[in-house]
Amino acid sequence: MTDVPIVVTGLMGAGKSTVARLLADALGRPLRDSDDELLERYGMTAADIAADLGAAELHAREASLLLEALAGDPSVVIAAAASAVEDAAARRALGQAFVVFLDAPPAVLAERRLRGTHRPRFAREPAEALTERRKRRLAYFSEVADLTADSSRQAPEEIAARALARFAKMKRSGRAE
Ligand SMILES: Nc1ncnc2c1ncn2[C@@H]1O[C@H](COP(=O)(O)OP(=O)(O)OP(=O)(O)O)[C@@H](O)[C@H]1O
Ligand SMILES: O=C(O)C1=C[C@@H](O)[C@@H](O)[C@H](O)C1
Ligand SMILES: [Mg+2]
Repeated sequence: MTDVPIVVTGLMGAGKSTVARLLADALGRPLRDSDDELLERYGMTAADIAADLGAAELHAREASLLLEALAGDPSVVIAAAASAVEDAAARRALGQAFVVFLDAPPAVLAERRLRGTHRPRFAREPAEALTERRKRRLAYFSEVADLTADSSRQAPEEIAARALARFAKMKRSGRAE
């Protein structure tokens, strides 16, 4: 039987790359991180693409990368772009994956996004922009999620352990492998 891809999703700074790396290492799977793939393919960070070509183009590229990753080798762990759940085709394709949704209060995410340079700038105050995105996307994240974890309350290692246990249970019950 075929493997099931694991996808980690959530807003900017939720901990997707961190948890996806732990899952990939634990399962011996390759990691496909949207930000790395953008850089590899276009030679630009998400921040550069948003600044030079606009947010709509960035989001279209991010949704395409997720669809491509889901259509490829299923034995992967994918750190998806935060925006990808807004794409209906991407949400449909996520139905075939085991999806971990990392949630956290916008104020915590706003603080975390000060680290790193790949994240696009917000026109508005970050906590406000993240609150608006969370409100707009929460139903989508919930629709695709097989597991939801609050990354302001649990360490990445705890979240990864929960995800691995749930994934193994799902496999035993026959949905995966
Ligand atoms: N569960 C957690 N608890 C506390 N801090 C965390 C947790 N997960 C990640 N972090 C920290 O938050 C920051 C953002 O994590 P990470 O880069 O993994 O998020 P991301 O969702 O991939 O962000 P982006 O959307 O920008 O790609 C990092 O400094 C990371 O160490
Ligand atoms: O709207 C957002 O939350 C995001 C926008 C893009 O810039 C991306 O880099 C990422 O999907 C986060
Ligand atoms: Mg990341």
